[in-house]
Amino acid sequence: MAQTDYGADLATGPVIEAKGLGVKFAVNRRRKRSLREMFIHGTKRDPNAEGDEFWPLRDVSFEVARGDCVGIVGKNGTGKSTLLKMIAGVLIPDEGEVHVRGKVAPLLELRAGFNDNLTGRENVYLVGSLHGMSEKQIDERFEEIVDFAEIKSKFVDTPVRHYSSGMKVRLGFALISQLEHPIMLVDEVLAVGDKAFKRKCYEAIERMLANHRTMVLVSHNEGDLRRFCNRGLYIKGGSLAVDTDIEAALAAYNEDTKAEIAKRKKADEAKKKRAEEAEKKAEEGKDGGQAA
Ligand SMILES: Nc1ncnc2c1ncn2[C@@H]1O[C@H](COP(=O)(O)OP(=O)(O)OP(=O)(O)O)[C@@H](O)[C@H]1O
Repeated sequence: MAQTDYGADLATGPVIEAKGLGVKFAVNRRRKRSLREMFIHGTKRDPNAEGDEFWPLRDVSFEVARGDCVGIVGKNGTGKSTLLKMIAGVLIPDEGEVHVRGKVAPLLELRAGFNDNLTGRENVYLVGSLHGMSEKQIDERFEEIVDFAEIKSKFVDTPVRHYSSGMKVRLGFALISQLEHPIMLVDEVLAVGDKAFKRKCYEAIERMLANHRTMVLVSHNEGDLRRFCNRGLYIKGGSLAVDTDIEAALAAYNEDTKAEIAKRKKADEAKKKRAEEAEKKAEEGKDGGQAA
């Protein structure tokens, strides 16, 4: 398939450039939303709610060259998805800046933008056009999208509220994977569907990765990371701890995980020992009382 270039800077220079990137969240309050976020989630805010602020990510700087496939690794809740959302432009950073040269295909929340009351067909046209596909392009690819998603023909014109969650996600993946945007952001979506569908997703990603497209992948699956990525960013405690090749990033992450497990085990043992000693003392006290 001919690859269209949607504006990637084919000259030298990084396609993604993050400088001192940071974002803060309010624990109990909705944050400022970008237009796309508003489209996806609505505009409601709770003006009365207040809460403490925290920075899941701060002072994150890195560059991604064209053709790189970068894996982001780190513990749960360290800000990996948040980073991807800032690159995708669905989350506005509170500090620093991110420059993205070229259009982004966001394989993030695959059901984003879907309207439950519209049919599968209508949603494909709606979400496709949101991502910049023309009606003609969608017409040409419609059958392929539906076939890839394994949506039976009787469901194509049924409102997606009657779809299973798997069907919606498959349709989302099938649609976004049709985008020819030069940058792909992928968040855990490779866990989508059964084994056969997963294999199709892998093949689709491999096809997308051909032709020097750039990918940033968030995953906890080391096999996927090793399969696709040449570079690795390890996010630790809200900042970028390691920016290197994927093997070294995974090694640093695994080493920290091992050290943390050992520390927790030691703390648990110490706690257990203290409890046993306290129990023993209490028993001795009881015995002493009885003897007196
Ligand atoms: N809209 C939001 N408002 C408030 N806090 C948020 C919001 N989105 C994410 N967070 C918090 O920010 C932190 C980072 O979340 P994020 O989803 O980016 O982590 P992650 O590294 O992708 O986690 P996981 O590996 O579990 O997917 C978490 O503490 C999360 O609870």
